[in-house]
Amino acid sequence: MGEVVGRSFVVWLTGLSGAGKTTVARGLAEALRVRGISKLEVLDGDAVRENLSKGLGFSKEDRDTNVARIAFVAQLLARNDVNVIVAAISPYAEARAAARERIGEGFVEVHVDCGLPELVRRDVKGLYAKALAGELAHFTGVSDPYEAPENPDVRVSSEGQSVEESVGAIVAFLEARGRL
Ligand SMILES: Nc1ncnc2c1ncn2[C@@H]1O[C@H](COP(=O)(O)OS(=O)(=O)O)[C@@H](OP(=O)(O)O)[C@H]1O
Ligand SMILES: Nc1ncnc2c1ncn2[C@@H]1O[C@H](COP(=O)(O)OP(=O)(O)O)[C@@H](O)[C@H]1O
Repeated sequence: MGEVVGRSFVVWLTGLSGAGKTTVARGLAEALRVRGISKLEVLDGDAVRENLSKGLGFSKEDRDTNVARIAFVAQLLARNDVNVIVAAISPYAEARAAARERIGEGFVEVHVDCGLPELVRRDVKGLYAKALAGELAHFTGVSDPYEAPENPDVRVSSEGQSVEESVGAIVAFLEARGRL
């Protein structure tokens, strides 16, 4: 499959809906641009599903297909020295492990953590209320599984940390790995 050989990285944000993946992705992109990283793409779940994965649903098979497509594109970009930030629920550990295998050393798994009570309180898109009322089948964390990473490269929490602190932790990891 051909791993990425250069110094580029793929920061892969995984976590429940509303946990803060998009918010942290944007903050991280901004922080990296300030540091002079201009070759950078963000692959966000919502945009991917409108384009690359249009028509896919939320069965395990469709989610795995979605995650595999994102990993494929991330690898294409990274091997051309474009750094990538992925923000997708990516609930299944096996699919994330396959992404890591495809991308190689530059893959950085970040768990964006947040407890269910806080997610229900935020309910940014109103989906938790629907899922809890039994009106939304296969909703991650309520009526569908989320396999939290046991050993992520970085774990951040949108309950215990500010966006800036989460971004700082990811930047520090990239520095320690010699990617920045
Ligand atoms: N059933 C169900 N389960 C989870 N999420 C749902 C569902 N239906 C719609 N949505 C919306 O889709 C967004 C998640 O898409 P992803 O591509 O990141 O999911 S996955 O990685 O393929 O599992 C997710 O966006 P985020 O809130 O940004 O995570 C939701 O807004
Ligand atoms: N420390 C934090 N980190 C990230 N998001 C936070 C934090 N504190 C509050 N939030 C809020 O939580 C929500 C997360 O939404 P979003 O980034 O779209 O999540 P996701 O992409 O995981 O669905 C936003 O409204 C954001 O402002």
